[in-house]
Amino acid sequence: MSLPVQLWALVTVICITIAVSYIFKRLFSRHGLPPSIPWAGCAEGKQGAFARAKSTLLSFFRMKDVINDGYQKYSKAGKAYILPNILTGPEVIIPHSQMPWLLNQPDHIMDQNATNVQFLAGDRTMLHPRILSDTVHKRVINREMTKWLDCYSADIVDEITTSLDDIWGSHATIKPDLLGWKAVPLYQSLLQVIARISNRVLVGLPLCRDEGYTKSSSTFARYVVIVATFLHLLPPSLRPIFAPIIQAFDMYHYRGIRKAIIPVIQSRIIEYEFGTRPCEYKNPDYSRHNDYIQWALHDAYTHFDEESIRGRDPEFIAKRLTVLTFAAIQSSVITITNVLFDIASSPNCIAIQSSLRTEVHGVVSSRPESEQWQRLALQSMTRIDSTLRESMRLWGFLSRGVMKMVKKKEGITLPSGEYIPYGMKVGVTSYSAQHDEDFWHDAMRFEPFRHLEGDDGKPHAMVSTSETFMGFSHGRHACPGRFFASNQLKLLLAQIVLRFEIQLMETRPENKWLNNSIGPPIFDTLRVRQLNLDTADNASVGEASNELNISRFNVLKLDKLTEQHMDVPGRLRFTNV
Ligand code: HEM
Repeated sequence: MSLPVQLWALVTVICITIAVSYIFKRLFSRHGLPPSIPWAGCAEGKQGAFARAKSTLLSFFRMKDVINDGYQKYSKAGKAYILPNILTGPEVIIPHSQMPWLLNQPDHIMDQNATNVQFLAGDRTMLHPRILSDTVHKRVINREMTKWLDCYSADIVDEITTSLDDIWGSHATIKPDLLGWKAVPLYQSLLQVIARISNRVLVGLPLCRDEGYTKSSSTFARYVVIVATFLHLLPPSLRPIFAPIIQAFDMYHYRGIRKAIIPVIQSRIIEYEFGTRPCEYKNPDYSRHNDYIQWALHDAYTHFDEESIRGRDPEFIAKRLTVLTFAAIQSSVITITNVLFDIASSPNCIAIQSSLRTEVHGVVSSRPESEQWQRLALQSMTRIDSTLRESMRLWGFLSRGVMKMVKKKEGITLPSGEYIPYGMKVGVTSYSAQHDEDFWHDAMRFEPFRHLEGDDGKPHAMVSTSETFMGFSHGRHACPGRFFASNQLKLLLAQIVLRFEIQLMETRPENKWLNNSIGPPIFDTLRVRQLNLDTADNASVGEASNELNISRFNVLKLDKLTEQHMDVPGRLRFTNV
């Protein structure tokens, strides 16, 4: 009887010893980085072990302050600095001028994918250690998903309109007030909308409207980063023991996805291998199936390398699909939540909506119905595009822009001469570049249409990354899903402004930092009101709704509006539009 107790005591002591030595290393080690590179977040002249430990602790909840400190003290002076990170270890942040050097490094010397795998604890959270590093996702996204954008834009629009109607509109359970306004829980409701739209493309009807399936895929997507955070807090040697407990909830949702999707994959494989049209996947008839399973099988049966052959296993296809759904849903819901809060809390809230509505109406009304929501039409919606890009500039969900892990065994030398050992990370932060007054006039302000005319006088589209806009990262490893994301988000924002009015908010709810991730407000509501599309054409609905809003402001909000918002009393000045 006493033996198990002693055994438990021994196990506890071993675990505590491992944990303490892990914390000690996390807080006090220099990780082989040269003392000539200063640590951000340390007081002037203090670079000792305790000062570094303090800034490492700060990095968990106050990463923004640590980044600002490093950027102002060192980057602006053209020097590298070390950004502590309590979860994934310190990163060397090089000055902006060294970016071309960073972007030019080949993957076998400095690997961006390895940073992403580490950040997401991808060997565990991504269902199989190879899923993030295999190149299949990129291939499928580039060759199929992006190429066929126009083929499924009508499906996306259908899913947007039905899901908005179900979740915000006439079928929603949320009751409007006497003036028709509803307070919608923004992030939560958009998570459902985006899960439906993304799944409409990835798995099609009827699964994309199956509540159990969309709940599992959106919940899995939502918790990956949280699970990864907890895993990082564990010493690596204890992860095999505790990781299954931490991951249990996410794995439960993966099993929900798997149960629904495996039979579909199996029947498609049978159709391919024994069907009457065996060549279907080699010369795909995209009118029959145009979804992720089709693309994945096409890729698996037309390539013969190890990772493609792995892709013929239904279990593996289900895992890759789940991971792709994570990449598509979570990033898109964050982006659309941020942009709607930005519009709502801008002093030009009503004017911005009117301007967007007029643009969308102008673009679609000048085209035949079959082309109204196609890629070319979306390219003309430059104000919609610029609004999304501007919100991403302010609230990109990762503070890092390009971050690469040193893969060369002998380490590397920075252009400024410092030696960086194997396994360390070197890069730039997007947060600093995107909020720098030297790059962006009035950088902290939401100016939705600023990208219509960039520094070079040309419009800068949401998908075009640069050294000062890294919302999708930049360079060879910039997000391959950005063309799909931009398409989906532009369609969604366009439909929202056509169908709903957004009520002005006095203050924007705050985004929250957790380590180097920046989350949108997830518990706040947005007040929206359905527009009556039948009463007038869309442009005049836009104008009428402004008048309507102004008169309602007179009743409800006039005391909150200040002189700067008015041309004449009670009439909003439509500036910056
Ligand atoms: C607004 C929406 C999106 C944003 C803001 C976004 C952002 C990003 C960023 C910043 C990265 C680089 C991560 C890093 O290496 O540090 C990335 C990578 C990636 N994204 Fe997206 N993404 C979005 C939508 C999507 C969608 C819809 C898909 C798929 C359909 C997708 C698939 C991927 C994949 C596969 C990678 C890894 C690329 C690689 O390892 O080279 N993303 N995304």
